[in-house]
Formats: sequence, structure tokens, C-alpha cells
Amino acid sequence: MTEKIAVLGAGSWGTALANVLAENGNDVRLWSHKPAQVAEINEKHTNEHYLPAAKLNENLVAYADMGEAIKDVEMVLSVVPTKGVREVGKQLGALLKANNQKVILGHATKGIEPGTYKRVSEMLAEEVAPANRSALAVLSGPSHAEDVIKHDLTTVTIASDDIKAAERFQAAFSTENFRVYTNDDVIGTEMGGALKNIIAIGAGALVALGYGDNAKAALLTRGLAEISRLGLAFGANPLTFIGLSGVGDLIVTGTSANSRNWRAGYQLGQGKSLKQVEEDMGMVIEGVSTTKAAKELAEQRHVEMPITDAIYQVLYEDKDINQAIKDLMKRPAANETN
Ligand SMILES: NC(=O)C1=CN([C@@H]2O[C@H](COP(=O)(O)OP(=O)(O)OC[C@H]3O[C@@H](n4cnc5c(N)ncnc54)[C@H](OP(=O)(O)O)[C@@H]3O)[C@@H](O)[C@H]2O)C=CC1
Ligand SMILES: O=C(CO)COP(=O)(O)O
Repeated sequence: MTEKIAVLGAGSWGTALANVLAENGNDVRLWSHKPAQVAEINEKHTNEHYLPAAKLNENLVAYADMGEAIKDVEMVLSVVPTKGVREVGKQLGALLKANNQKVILGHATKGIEPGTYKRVSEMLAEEVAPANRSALAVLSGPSHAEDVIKHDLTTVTIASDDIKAAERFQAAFSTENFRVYTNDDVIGTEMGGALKNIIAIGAGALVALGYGDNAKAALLTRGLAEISRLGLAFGANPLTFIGLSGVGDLIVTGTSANSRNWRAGYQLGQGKSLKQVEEDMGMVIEGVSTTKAAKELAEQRHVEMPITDAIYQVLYEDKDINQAIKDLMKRPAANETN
């Protein structure tokens, strides 16, 4: 069965995911808030700023009007950065209400809302009334848009409390190069996807500073320990953190120059200021705001997250990265599994 599905947000990830859906024969409507980008996608079948040199499937149709994009669809996937989720969710919620329309609502965003510490599905649940959504789902896992658009082998997971909804997304997305699993742990899947971006910033910095493989492995492993600790405090399934949206995404983001978070860390390690890094990237670096949200959330819940604290001090308190690394290594002796 093919689906009529709207993808909201035409950045690198929204476009790559919409392209997988279109190649798989679905009727896909990609909404962008930029009319020039809509024209480029529909006329040239490219999205040069976000996916340079990629040719998009010709069945992928872009819309500047969200109302037209969601007309008669049964599924919607929001793929805007965390900072845009409320605005897009509000717009979607109002349109669905006016149409008396109910959709399966998914998202593929990786972040935590600053100040409220809400996960993305919680934000969407607040913006789209229960009458207008039959289920909420999250797509996550190790999946750089740059690889997906080239049809490189990719696996992701779709988590939902409603397994039938997860299976609808699974069927719509599954291709010979894009393998999709389902999962019922929405909390763990969202926490893993959001928090690995913090560790990826640290991983990029380590490489720029010339540290070796042992240091990288230590950071990723102890990073996973603190991601899991915070996730468990919110009721996540521990097994999720050894799955695609946990260690899987941590590996891809923490070891790849395709990752914006890794590249941001690398540039900070080279001595660039955060302001300069953000200006130069031209794309979202989710880990910057998530570091602040996670640090505050961990303090509230009395969860120990020393690496997140160290990265917070580098990003927000101008702490020298070498000093932050030294201080982490000099922490009191500890038991690994406590
Ligand atoms: N890129 C990747 O490989 C992956 C990304 N993700 C996650 O997907 C999410 C989106 O990332 P990604 O696509 O890479 O980000 P990009 O920076 O590439 O693109 C973001 C897109 O969202 C648009 N946007 C931002 N705010 C709004 C808004 N308020 N209303 C409408 N559109 C808006 C941007 O528009 P504009 O051009 O005007 O800025 C842009 O088109 C992030 O949470 C990221 O962590 C997850 C897995 C892989
Ligand atoms: O989440 C990602 C890959 O799974 C993309 O990470 P970046 O946002 O760091 O590029």
C-alpha cells in the first residue's frame, strides 16, 4: 500500500526523507516555507543549498502552502529543527482543526525544547489536538541525509505507542537500501536521538585537538552511559540505548564529518568561537541548545552527566577545552557501572 503523506520542512533531512518516500511510490508533498525553494524542487528537482549535487525524484512535489500540502493526507511527518517545531505544529494544528482532519503524526527531529525540556513528540502533542491525530511517532537512528540521498545502506527505527502507526511508516519508508525497524519506546528513542548530538560536539573537538582512538572510544562509551542515565530517569527502556537510536546514532554522529554537531566540535577544537561556527554552518546544530537543556534537566533530576556539564562550560562559559578534558580525567575515582 502506498501512502499520501506530507513532509514538513525542506532542509537536508526533510528533503532526503521525502525523497525516499517518493522513490518508494508514495504520493509525497514536501512543504517548505520558502517559495524559491519550492520552485527549485519542482522545476529543477534539486535542493542545492541543503543537498548539493543531488537529483531528487521527479514525483516529489513541493508546496509553499501547508494547507495544500496536507490536503487529504492520512500521514504527516514534521522534519524541522527543534526551534521550529512549535511554530510548524501550531500551523498544522490549526489547519487540521479547520479541515476536521485526523492524521498519523510523525517527526524526525532530534532535540529537547529549551526552558520546558519537552521532547518533540510532547511539543507536537500540545500543538495538534487529540481530535486531529490518531497517533504520534518518531523516526530516528544513524542516518546522515548525505548518505541517504546517495542510496547508501541505512537503518532507522520508528517508535510509537501505537504499533500499527509505526508499521504504516515502516511500510511507507522501507526500500532495499533503507531498512526500518519499529519500537514502542518513544521516550528512549527521542532521548537517544537528542542527547547524542552533545557527545558528537565533544567527539569533533577531540579529533581537532589530536587525541587518538582510545580517547574517542572513551568519550562515546561514557557519553552513552550518561545518555542512558538521563533516559532511564524518564522511564526509557534501557535496551533502546544499545539500539539504532542509541549507540547506533552515537557512532554515526560521533565519528563522521557529515555530522554538523561533530563539525561544530571540530571547529571549536580548532579555536573558532561558537558564534563563528554557528554562522558558518548555515544549517542547524541541534547539540548546542540541547546541551543547555540536558544540563538543566539533569540537575533537576539529580542525574550525573559530567561530559554534558563539561561541554556546557565550553559552549556557554567560555571554558578552555583542554582544561575541560583535564578536569574530566581528574574526577574522583568511580565504579563504571554504578
Ligand atoms: N541532516 C541530517 O542528516 C539529519 C537531521 N536530523 C534532524 O532533523 C531535524 C532537521 O534537520 P535538518 O533537515 O538537517 O536541518 P537543516 O538545517 O538542514 O534544515 C532545516 C529546515 O527546516 C526549515 N525550518 C526551520 N525553521 C522553520 C520554521 N519555523 N518553519 C518552517 N521551516 C523551518 C529550514 O528553513 P530555512 O532554510 O529557511 O532555514 C530548513 O529548510 C533536526 O532536528 C536534525 O537533528 C535527523 C537525522 C539526520
Ligand atoms: O542525526 C544525525 C544522523 O543520524 C545528523 O546529525 P547532525 O545533525 O550532527 O548532522
